[in-house]
Amino acid sequence: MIELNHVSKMYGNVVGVNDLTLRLPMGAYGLIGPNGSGKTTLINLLIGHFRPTIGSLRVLDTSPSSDRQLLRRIGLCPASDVLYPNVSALEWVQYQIRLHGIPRRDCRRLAETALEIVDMTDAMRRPMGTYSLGMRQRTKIAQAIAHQPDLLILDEPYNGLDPVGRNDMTRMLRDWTQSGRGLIFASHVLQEIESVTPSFLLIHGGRLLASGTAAEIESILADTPQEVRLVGKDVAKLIHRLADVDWVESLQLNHVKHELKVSLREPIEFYRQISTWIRDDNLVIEQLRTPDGNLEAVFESLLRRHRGDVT
Ligand SMILES: Nc1ncnc2c1ncn2[C@@H]1O[C@H](COP(=O)(O)OP(=O)(O)OP(=O)(O)O)[C@@H](O)[C@H]1O
Repeated sequence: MIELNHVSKMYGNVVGVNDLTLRLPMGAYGLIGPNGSGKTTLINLLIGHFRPTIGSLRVLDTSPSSDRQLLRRIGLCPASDVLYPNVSALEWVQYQIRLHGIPRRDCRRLAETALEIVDMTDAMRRPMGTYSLGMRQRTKIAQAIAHQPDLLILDEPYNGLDPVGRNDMTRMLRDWTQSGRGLIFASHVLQEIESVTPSFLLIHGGRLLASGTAAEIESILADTPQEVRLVGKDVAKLIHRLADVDWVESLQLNHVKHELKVSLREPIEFYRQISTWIRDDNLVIEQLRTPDGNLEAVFESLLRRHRGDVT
């Protein structure tokens, strides 16, 4: 679906994206990163709005900057709000489809179908000035899918939505991905991505920090330092085992809570050994708490590693 080879985009002296190399098969991907990390720049490169300063890319097997036909195969939903208060959703979506060069006679039918998919049929003839933010977001999605693209690219689709609007958006994006077409959506919020797809690209400072599923990233992290907590009446009996190995950085025992905190240099070694020790020494350990396994924790850890807080 997308192939980037050492792509960089500079704005004068400012780096927008920095040496990105990626190969993404058809599927759904969340693009996550803090403000200014390069998400919008990457999207603009994918749709051919920008040319890379260095490097090359292909989207849907063609070059975005030289093949203008590509835009017909991409549906783009930008982060900015739609501000045409006197125009109805039906008129606006039809107009957008026309811009893709679709014959006028087909536009109305395509617009109505798209607005129905986003649940806007009842309101589609009203001026957009009367819409809630959620309705305007859904209208934006309708204009992005109306010409039936192969790849949908959304910049911050959840922005400003209330919980009901968020639920609807998740449902719509899941339906889209289940149809087998491509999806890339940028977000600051990990839960939004996790609710739609397990695959994500994490960018920071214009660089690709990590890509894959949360599980794959976690397995990378299994080799980076972390702290685990063991709880149970026999935790103190593990100390002599842990004090003897060089992959443990520090141990902290809380007698009252029967809790042992272990800082690990190589967590993978710990996970290999711990169950054997517990079994061989016949210990009672009730809990083993690892760092929170969700994407938020992965993101935090990767950022710390990227900043050099963790070596
Ligand atoms: N037109 C521009 N001129 C100069 N610098 C720019 C321009 N557009 C983006 N940048 C810079 O490029 C970097 C990446 O910006 P970009 O907008 O791609 O990030 P982003 O991840 O989309 O951020 P946000 O989440 O805030 O939208 C930032 O340092 C930004 O200041």
